[in-house]
Amino acid sequence: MYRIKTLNKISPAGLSVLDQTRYTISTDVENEDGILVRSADMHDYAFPDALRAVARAGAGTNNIPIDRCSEAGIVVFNTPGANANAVKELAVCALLLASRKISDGVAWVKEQAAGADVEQAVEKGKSQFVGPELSGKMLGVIGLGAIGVQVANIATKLGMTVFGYDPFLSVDGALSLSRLVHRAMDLETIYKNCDYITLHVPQTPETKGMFNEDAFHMMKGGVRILNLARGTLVNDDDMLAALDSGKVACYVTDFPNGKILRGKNVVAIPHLGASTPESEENCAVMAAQELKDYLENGNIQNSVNLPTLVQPWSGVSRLCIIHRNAPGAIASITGVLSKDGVNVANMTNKSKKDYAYTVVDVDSRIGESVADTIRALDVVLRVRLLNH
Ligand SMILES: NC(=O)c1ccc[n+]([C@@H]2O[C@H](COP(=O)([O-])OP(=O)(O)OC[C@H]3O[C@@H](n4cnc5c(N)ncnc54)[C@H](O)[C@@H]3O)[C@@H](O)[C@H]2O)c1
Ligand SMILES: O=C(O)[C@H](O)COP(=O)(O)O
Repeated sequence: MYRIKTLNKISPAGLSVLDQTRYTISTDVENEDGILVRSADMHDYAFPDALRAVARAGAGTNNIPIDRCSEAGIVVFNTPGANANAVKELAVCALLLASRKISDGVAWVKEQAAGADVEQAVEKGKSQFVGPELSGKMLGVIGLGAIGVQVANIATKLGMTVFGYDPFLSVDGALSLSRLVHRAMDLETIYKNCDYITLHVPQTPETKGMFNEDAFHMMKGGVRILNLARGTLVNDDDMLAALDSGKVACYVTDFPNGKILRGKNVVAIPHLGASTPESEENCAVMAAQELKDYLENGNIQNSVNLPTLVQPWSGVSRLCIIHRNAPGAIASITGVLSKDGVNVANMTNKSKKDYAYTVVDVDSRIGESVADTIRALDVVLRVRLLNH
């Protein structure tokens, strides 16, 4: 039986991917083999010995201690693109919220409900909620991944002139991007020209606090900013000053905190980007499939810390070895096998930055003693032995 711990509510459609005869799934299972998580903060999480994989049902993995997982030989998965449509739709809503004073207007109408003549009050008071149209304005999209591409493309259909910036644009991203979207080669082009700017980058050491005083200084007066990516991308003190001075006309954020809520013209959404039944299901199913394929077959797809490696079974036993990406690592592993007289039927090795993964199918059924000898190698972080 595999033990799976859920640290957030995971869509039942995802959980049903894991056969109940082989998987125990609960919030309090101990010494778990795998974890299914959404945004729960895992930075102080003590890894049990059995833990082999963490699957994030969603895109952002900044809630997971990736380096610590890598060193412990724990594979971290996410579900790229599975919630992109939901975020794109919220981004369209956020563009309108940033422009048309809808949330202030709605709150004001509710206040009129106690009054005698609501119709009259509405017609008299509506002029305070005038806001510009999107058509004909310039939108800057920072980060052209699964979400940014969709936001950029749909904004062209709203009549906006769209500039996209992504120095690491993937081939898939480029192929999905509308030809109407202009490619900005630097952030300055976005900052200087755009009336609306929307963030769709992950939280990394490079992007943390990227919207700061220097960035606001370069932006157009009255710019409207959308942040459906992560709160930490914005320096809150600098944003509050920019809102106060009118440099930023409106800040729509899916990541409110006590400080930013005090700012004027802040529209705060309670992290609803991926909160649709469709994307919750997509993410959960994809995360559960990734976890299952890794636990049962050792295959890795959509991992943020280890390479993609899918190998069809061709032997009797399979060794799944997570190791450092270091010279001589493969030779030392195959050296153990040849010394023990084990014949390799198929073998694949892939690497990602400092880490590598080797899957070895062997013709004969081998025991844990061979795995233990490989475990003892300096370069090796984790070894699993699977039998077909
Ligand atoms: N509000 C929500 O509920 C919600 C939902 C999904 C994702 N997100 C956030 O949105 C982020 C993006 O999601 P995605 O699915 O599009 O991810 P993605 O990995 O498909 O795209 C991210 C893109 O950002 C680019 N990028 C990285 N660093 C950059 C930089 N310094 N400047 C410009 N571009 C840079 C990458 O090249 C990539 O194309 C996630 O990491 C997550 O933080 C939020
Ligand atoms: O990165 C993500 O996928 C989003 O922020 C969604 O987070 P959630 O799964 O907690 O809604």
